[in-house]
Amino acid sequence: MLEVRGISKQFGGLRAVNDVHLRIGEGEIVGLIGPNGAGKTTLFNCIAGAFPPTEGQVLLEGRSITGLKAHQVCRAGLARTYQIVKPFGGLSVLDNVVVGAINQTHNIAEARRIAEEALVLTGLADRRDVPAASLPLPGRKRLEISRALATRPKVLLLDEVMAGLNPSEVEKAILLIEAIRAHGVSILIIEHLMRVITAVSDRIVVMNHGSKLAEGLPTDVLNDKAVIQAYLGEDFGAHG
Ligand SMILES: Nc1ncnc2c1ncn2[C@@H]1O[C@H](COP(=O)(O)OP(=O)(O)OP(=O)(O)O)[C@@H](O)[C@H]1O
Repeated sequence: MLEVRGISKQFGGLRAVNDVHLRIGEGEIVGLIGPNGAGKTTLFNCIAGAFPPTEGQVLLEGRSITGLKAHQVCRAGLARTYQIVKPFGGLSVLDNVVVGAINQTHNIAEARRIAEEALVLTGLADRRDVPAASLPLPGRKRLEISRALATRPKVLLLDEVMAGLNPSEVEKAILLIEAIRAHGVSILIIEHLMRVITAVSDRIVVMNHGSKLAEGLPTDVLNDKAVIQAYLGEDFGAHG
């Protein structure tokens, strides 16, 4: 579904991402973890068209989307959320999501129907008429996911959608991610909460200093000595 081939990104003298390869199959959830500054968000930005990679290719369903602008990548079927959630505060929840749907259709009635469907999936349907600015943080995170879903993605990139949520909100967000996958969407998720990564991921990719440090099944990756040393810490096995 999504294939990243040898992506690198250079910022001046800093190689933020270095020759990363990864694949995500249909309906698969891949967790992307690593220390702060490892290059995870930069990799997302290269995939989603925020800026072009310095080297490498991104393929969506076998077609190159490398170097396309963000709205073109979105139209091709890849959507993302941002770490910092920025809804149009004055618009209603529904209208914020309609803005996402307009990327796929210029028929307003159709966009509204797609937006309403997304809000049902994310559990925000009963808040559709309130101003987006009035939503508390968990609601704003759901709104961000709704906007991405309204673009009808085949692949969804989630960037720390659980940050700032309390434990019961996190459990609900895990169920939401599973529900999105059940709709056939492939997901690449950056998340620091290991509870979340182990719950949702079919596979985990670990980045460190811009490069891929490890990849595999959650149980294998979380017991990998190099991963424990670089990211999880020696206490993880005992307490994680
Ligand atoms: N636009 C940019 N210009 C210059 N340097 C950048 C830019 N974006 C990121 N960097 C640098 O690239 C490196 C990787 O950053 P990145 O945000 O991708 O890491 P990350 O793994 O997502 O970290 P975190 O978990 O803290 O979000 C960092 O050293 C960062 O300072």
